[in-house]
Amino acid sequence: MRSALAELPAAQQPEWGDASRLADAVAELRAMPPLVFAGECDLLKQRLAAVSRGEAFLLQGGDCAETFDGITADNVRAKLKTLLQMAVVLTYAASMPVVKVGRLAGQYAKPRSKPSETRDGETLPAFRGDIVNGVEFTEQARTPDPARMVRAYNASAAALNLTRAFVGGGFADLHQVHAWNTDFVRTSPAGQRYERIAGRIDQALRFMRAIDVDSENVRKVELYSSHEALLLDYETALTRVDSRTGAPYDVSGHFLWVGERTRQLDGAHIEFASRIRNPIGVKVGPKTTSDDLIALAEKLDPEREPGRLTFVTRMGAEKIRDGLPPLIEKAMASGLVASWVCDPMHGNTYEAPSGHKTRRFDDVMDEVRGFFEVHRSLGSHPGGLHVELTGDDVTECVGGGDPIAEDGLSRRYETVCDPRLNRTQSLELAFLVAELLETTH
Ligand SMILES: O=C[C@H](O)[C@H](O)COP(=O)(O)O
Ligand SMILES: C=C(OP(=O)(O)O)C(=O)O
Ligand SMILES: [Mn+2]
Repeated sequence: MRSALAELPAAQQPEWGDASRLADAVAELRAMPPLVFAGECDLLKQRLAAVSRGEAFLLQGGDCAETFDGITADNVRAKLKTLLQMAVVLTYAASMPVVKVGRLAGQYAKPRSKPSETRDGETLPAFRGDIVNGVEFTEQARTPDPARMVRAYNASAAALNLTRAFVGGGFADLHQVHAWNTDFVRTSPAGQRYERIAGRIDQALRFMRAIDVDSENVRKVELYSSHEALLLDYETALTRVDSRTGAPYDVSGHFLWVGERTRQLDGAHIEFASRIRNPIGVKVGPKTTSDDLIALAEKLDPEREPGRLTFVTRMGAEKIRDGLPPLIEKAMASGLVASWVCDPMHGNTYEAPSGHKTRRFDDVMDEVRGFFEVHRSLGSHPGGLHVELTGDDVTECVGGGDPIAEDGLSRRYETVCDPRLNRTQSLELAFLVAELLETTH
């Protein structure tokens, strides 16, 4: 499929240099087994169809950029734990199923604002994610290396294997996850504000226990993988024809999205996404016109298949209240069946005086509020949240109930790309959204 796309402009691709190393890596990837199965992608599509009908909520979250070194049991466990904790709070508050999707097991490729980076007079290629080059500022590390795609495949397999084991093997038990939330509320200053809502979840769980509601759903969860479909050599090498249906699926992840910088209607990324049968997303920034949106939907989902298409809006707190309504109105008038999800991260990035890329927790929350307000006023469904987060106590975003100041960012600034909400900030976001849902139901 890569060759079929070769005629089209493809933004944000590395210059690999060595053609034979590239051919070797692609051949190796082509021979690898799928990371996910097409039937799982179809099941996720069904779940997302419920989101588009207003009957479910999507929680999508994880790192901006995963790293090969980050695939440790502790790291993956902490991230999953945070996602599951958020999901319980949101399920209760929304009174609907929460579809859980990680930005994990494949989120290794990054689009950049600039192709190169200069430090102390030296200019090197920008870091494009572990799947392309290394973050270290040396010529060797920054030289794109196709063999990294095979490492990314293996790292994704390891992360997915661990994730499947965790969520299927008792770690996701609802009572256990709620106990973690109770702990957060009881023991952290930031959590205390949410005692009331945590108490109500507690009551609901006790009631379920008393009447002996126990099902697989209490002990296990479905958790799907997702990443940006950015690096076309990788994604096309992992696209396979499904033996059941004869249709192509990108088996590198369940859900793939096209980013803000690569969603050109006539570009290779949109063409690629239109050809695979996975559920797909498109990021929608403040410059998107309603005509762009309709054209994207026509190209990506001409059949209007429920669950196929998700728009992930990332307008910025200041723009969402004016920017989002015309898009939704036109989509509604055109009868689109897409889901609408809010990414409150990517429109709110700024540089702190220390030089760290950061985001204010209050801006993130304000964009989420704007998202709910707009949907409520138009009668459309605020379908979910897409966030960059980690389960660790990093200091990358400022603010929150256990506040991080701009001059405290360097204490534990570990991201290799964008600033993530830490564990406390992520849980707070879930509780604040829960409060919002309670008042707007
Ligand atoms: O998520 C990713 C970033 O927003 C994107 O890679 C751009 O980052 P940059 O402006 O640091 O290049
Ligand atoms: C690059 C990203 O987002 P966007 O395409 O919306 O800028 C991202 O999700 O990390
Ligand atoms: Mn990002």
